[in-house]
Amino acid sequence: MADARADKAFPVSWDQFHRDARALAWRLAGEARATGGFDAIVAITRGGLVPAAIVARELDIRLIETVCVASYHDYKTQGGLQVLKGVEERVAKIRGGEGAGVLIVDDLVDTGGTARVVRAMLPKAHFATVYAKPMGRPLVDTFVTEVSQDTWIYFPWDMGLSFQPPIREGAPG
Ligand SMILES: O=P(O)(O)OC[C@H]1O[C@H](OP(=O)(O)OP(=O)(O)O)[C@H](O)[C@@H]1O
Ligand SMILES: Nc1nc2[nH]cnc2c(=O)[nH]1
Ligand SMILES: [Mg+2]
Repeated sequence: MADARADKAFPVSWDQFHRDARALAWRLAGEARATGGFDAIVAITRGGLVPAAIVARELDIRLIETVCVASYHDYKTQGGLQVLKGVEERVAKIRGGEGAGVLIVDDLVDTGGTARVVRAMLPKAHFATVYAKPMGRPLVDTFVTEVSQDTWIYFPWDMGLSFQPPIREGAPG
């Protein structure tokens, strides 16, 4: 759920994220073998920058571009979707255009709103995310882990270490 009703928590550590992004790269390596490889990655900022770096390293892709989209302006609250920067012309022209040979990477799909807008820019591109929720899943070609729609994913770059009170203090009765 893309709002405050997302009440289950799925916290992801750096280790876990690295493992999951590598698992995505393994799947994409298979896809690349079957379809002639990827000439470039388009990372959807900002969340897509982190998995894009890991996938680029694993698949040895050196041409990296961005599409800059903002939709969640406050924590758990989806505002109007803004495209701050579209696709660079050079990437849009690869293999005749429309995204052929291009890999789009984001950290997750939730409602699918962001994916829908970016897919429209590069309809022939391969769209990959690390995590997917059911509403957005049909828009993704390759992902690693599905979580329920009412789960909020907490990424390591949004979290810090903090003191946890002993379980007994918060336990009922
Ligand atoms: O499927 P949707 O409902 O569109 O949600 C998914 C998008 O939301 C988050 O980005 P956000 O807009 O929060 O910006 P950020 O990547 O800069 O954190 C996430 O990184 C995805 O890009
Ligand atoms: N961090 C984070 N950003 C999101 N944007 C849309 N859904 C989510 C989510 O579950 N976690
Ligand atoms: Mg994002």
